[in-house]
Amino acid sequence: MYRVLITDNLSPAGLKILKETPGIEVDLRKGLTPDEVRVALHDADGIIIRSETKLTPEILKDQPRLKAIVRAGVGTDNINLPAATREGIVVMNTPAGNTTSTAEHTIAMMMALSRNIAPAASKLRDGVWDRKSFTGTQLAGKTIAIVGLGRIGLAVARRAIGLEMKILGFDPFMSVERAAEQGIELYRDIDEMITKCDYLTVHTPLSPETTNLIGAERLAKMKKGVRIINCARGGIINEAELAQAIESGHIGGAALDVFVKEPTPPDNPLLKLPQVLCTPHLAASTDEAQELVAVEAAEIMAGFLVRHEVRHAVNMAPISSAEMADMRIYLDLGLRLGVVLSQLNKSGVRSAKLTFRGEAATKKTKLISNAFAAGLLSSALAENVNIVNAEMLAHERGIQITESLSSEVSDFSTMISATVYTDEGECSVAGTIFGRQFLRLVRVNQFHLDAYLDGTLLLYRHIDRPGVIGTIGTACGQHNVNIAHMAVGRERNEPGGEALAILNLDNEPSAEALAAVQANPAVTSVQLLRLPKAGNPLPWLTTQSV
Ligand SMILES: NC(=O)c1ccc[n+]([C@@H]2O[C@H](COP(=O)([O-])OP(=O)(O)OC[C@H]3O[C@@H](n4cnc5c(N)ncnc54)[C@H](O)[C@@H]3O)[C@@H](O)[C@H]2O)c1
Ligand SMILES: O=C(O)CC[C@@H](O)C(=O)O
Repeated sequence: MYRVLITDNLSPAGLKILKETPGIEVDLRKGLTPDEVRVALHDADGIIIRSETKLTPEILKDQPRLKAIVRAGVGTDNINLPAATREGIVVMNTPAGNTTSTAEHTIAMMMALSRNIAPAASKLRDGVWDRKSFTGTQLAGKTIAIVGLGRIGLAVARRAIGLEMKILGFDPFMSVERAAEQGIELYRDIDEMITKCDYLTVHTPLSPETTNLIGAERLAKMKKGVRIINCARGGIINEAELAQAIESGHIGGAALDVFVKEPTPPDNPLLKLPQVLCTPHLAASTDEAQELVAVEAAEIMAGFLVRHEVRHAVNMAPISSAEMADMRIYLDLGLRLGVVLSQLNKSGVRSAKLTFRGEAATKKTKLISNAFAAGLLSSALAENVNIVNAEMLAHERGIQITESLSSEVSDFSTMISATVYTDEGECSVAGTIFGRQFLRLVRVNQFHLDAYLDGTLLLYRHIDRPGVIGTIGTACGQHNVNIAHMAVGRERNEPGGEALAILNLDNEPSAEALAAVQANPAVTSVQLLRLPKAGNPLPWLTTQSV
């Protein structure tokens, strides 16, 4: 059974999907302290969160069971992504489910701010009929500047056009033509744009580039009386400097749904200003958005755990279940070639090169290289190495992995060759797939052969002369070691030279059995390799079972 921990409010429709998925059990625990989340994760394969649970490096460290985090929503800034990637945990989100609700909230905030809805309603509730203090401003004919023209920014633009506003936009990843098609005048310079607007709204992620994007200097450049809206992330607009600009009378007011610290402390000066309208991170809190993101989050988690598909991942490439079905055998091959090379080479690996030939060259080779890297690092690192973190861990160790593709079909219709370059020289292997399901090791350095790529492999180099194979077979038999398959490769495929034999064994040989093989005068070296059993349940994801 896969266990999914849920620590924030999730709409019942999402819970229902998870509960009805065979093989998944739900552990719903809200209001946990950070340390309680850490402990609860020891028994979880996946966790679904919204914005309240913070997944810090301390919480994510040493969680060998945890494979996936799904954020029911857009922003993943409450998850430490480098830490999740380092621990080999896939992070996925539900990017589109709350776009409309968040855009509507942005427009609602802009309108409420312009017409003083909140203070007027509050005064009326106190019994005061005040029509003089709350004269507002009309939106039609005004100019709104939108920073960040992604899903929500564009949805806000469409609605603002309906309100007869003029739309300016700034987004380094948007073309002038595409913006113009949406009725947006795109600026390449944010500083120029902000001097021209009556309203400014931000819709970017919170990143090092967008933190304090709007601070004292830019606020000062804006027209007097501009109103500012933030329904994206606290910290994009500097809170203290915004409060000062409003108090000074330069900025006309602000509508804020998000804060640097959430819940924001009651002494946040912005909360005290009458020109500021605040909501407690409510933009996505509609029945519709919550149902959409909960259903999508549940489907993403179930798809990942049960069908091994990766949707909307923010720290690895996505794979559909159909692609996964097609790629799985290749990922397995890449992983196993990496494991073979990691065990053949005891000295430091500096770099590795993969060559994909024939059908292999048509696959998502980057993922196969990551699986190879996971296998390569598996015996060296104590931590769980998998397709998510292998590239990062290899990079941190200065190991560069390069790829080359060749559509040429050599002896096999599909083949992956892998070479590692170590302090002592280089070592290379090649593998192929028979019948779309059987993995074979078809070359070790200069020796071409055909060995199974699973379980226990006994490799011995020897002088190719009559009787050697028979004596080794007898030695194995005398020590109760059953040989499932045997492959021999000869140098230049000629008799009398050096040869490499690989025995696929049904059971682990004892030290005495290995000594008996080594005792043969024709044998020059003996080595045992341990590979995952055939059909490793998640060979692409984890090397824990190696
Ligand atoms: N308040 C809420 O409840 C709520 C709900 C949903 C989303 N959000 C937040 O809204 C924001 C936008 O969400 P989205 O779904 O539109 O994301 P998105 O990824 O579709 O769009 C983000 C846009 O920002 C642009 N961008 C990135 N860096 C930029 C920069 N330095 N300057 C200008 N543009 C930049 C990107 O190119 C992209 O087009 C996110 O921060 C998200 O977390 C908040
Ligand atoms: O979970 C929520 O309600 C907030 C979601 C929102 O911040 C998001 O980034 O999607």
